[in-house]
Amino acid sequence: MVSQAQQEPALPHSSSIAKRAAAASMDASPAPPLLLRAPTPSIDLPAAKQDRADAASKAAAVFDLRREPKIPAPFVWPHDDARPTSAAELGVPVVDVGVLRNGDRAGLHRAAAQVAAACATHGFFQVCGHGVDAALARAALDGASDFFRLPLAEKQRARRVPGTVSGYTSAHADRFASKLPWKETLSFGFHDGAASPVVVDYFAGTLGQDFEPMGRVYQRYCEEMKALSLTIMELLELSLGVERGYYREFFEDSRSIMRCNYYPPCPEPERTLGTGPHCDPTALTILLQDDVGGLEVLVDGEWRPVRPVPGAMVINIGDTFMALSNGRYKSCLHRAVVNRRQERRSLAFFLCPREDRVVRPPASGAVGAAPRRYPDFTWADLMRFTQRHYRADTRTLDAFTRWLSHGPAQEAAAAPCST
Ligand SMILES: C=C1C[C@]23C[C@@]1(O)CC[C@H]2[C@]1(C)CCC[C@@](C)(C(=O)O)[C@H]1[C@@H]3C(=O)O
Ligand SMILES: O=C(O)CCC(=O)C(=O)O
Ligand SMILES: [Fe+2]
Repeated sequence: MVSQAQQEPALPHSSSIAKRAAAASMDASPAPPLLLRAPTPSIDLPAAKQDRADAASKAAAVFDLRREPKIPAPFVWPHDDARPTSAAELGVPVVDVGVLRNGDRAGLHRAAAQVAAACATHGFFQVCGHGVDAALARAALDGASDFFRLPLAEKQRARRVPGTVSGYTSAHADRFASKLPWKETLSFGFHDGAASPVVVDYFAGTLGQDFEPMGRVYQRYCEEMKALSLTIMELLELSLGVERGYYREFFEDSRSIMRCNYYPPCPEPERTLGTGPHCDPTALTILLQDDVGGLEVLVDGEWRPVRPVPGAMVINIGDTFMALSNGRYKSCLHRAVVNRRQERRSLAFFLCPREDRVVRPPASGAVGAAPRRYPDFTWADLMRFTQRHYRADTRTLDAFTRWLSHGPAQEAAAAPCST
């Protein structure tokens, strides 16, 4: 565990961040302990009619630098969601994906067997031998600390655009009025092959030229994540006996989502959650976590911690890949807990298909032989469902499947005329 000194350094100004990001090898100085300020009656969290942008900026102020012993009511989660952590860590295999490149056939079969066993049960494994530059991974993690330490007004310049995933959010207070997660997030889209680097453009265009170096760090990081995702797709093909290239080609033109999670220390960690219980609606998640720990997976009714392994990245199957495997591989419930003393950072790269691709399992092989578990759908529909109609939780895919039969048509009927 990294011991975080408790001094409260001055908040770095964006230009100093730019210099540090340009150095691309940052030693994050400890973030100040961000504690909640009990909201005054004026912080009235978003109701259906209230202006959400206004509520968001008010609620965002809740993550303040003042010490309070109690967390505000909207951050308190139901007991069942916030059940205590199991003492037994989850035995997640660390798979050496370097074997896909070095011709080690025995190693390749061992890796495929490890992935098959993990994905058919709890859907999580870790990878080493991934080839992601350690200095780049460190710069991406520390860049998150730099961003989230900025004054609120600067972070709000990247405020999330309603109905999209991109942007800065504080506790999702612009979207939800209860069960607020104890986190701040910064999310942005990634796809390659564009005329100019989309992540660099996002940072410079949203936060200003000072943030271009930070954008370059995340541009490079996302490019590495895309390459690793395609390598993992090859391994998933092999482990499922699916024709070579089926999944890799499906994601060649992927349009993914990068999300930086920042979890401040919390005065009552047992009553709230950094990220509530959910299955990722996306296809595959590559999670780089710092060494504080907090990710937990629900297995046999217990919340089992996933220990951070230095240099390794956590991989988990999402709903979209569960459908692509016709249910053979599982998208499983997981959550993130917080603690009293240390901030925690995690970077989640969510691999998503191009919006209009039809999510359909291969018709051949063992996957194709079984009866279809899920209807065809597009990622655009599932994404829209999670952003406009349903808070991703423990039953997202089932709720989505039901919505598919009438939701899009109703939504279209309700949509204002385009003419
Ligand atoms: C499509 C998505 C929705 C969420 C981000 C993501 O890209 C994949 C994970 C989803 C999420 C993290 C699942 C838990 C609930 C959620 C609201 C959150 O806590 O952030 C979800 C994300 C969202 O912004 O809707
Ligand atoms: O921060 C973590 O460990 C998990 C976050 C997560 O599950 C998510 O953002 O989907
Ligand atoms: Fe997740």
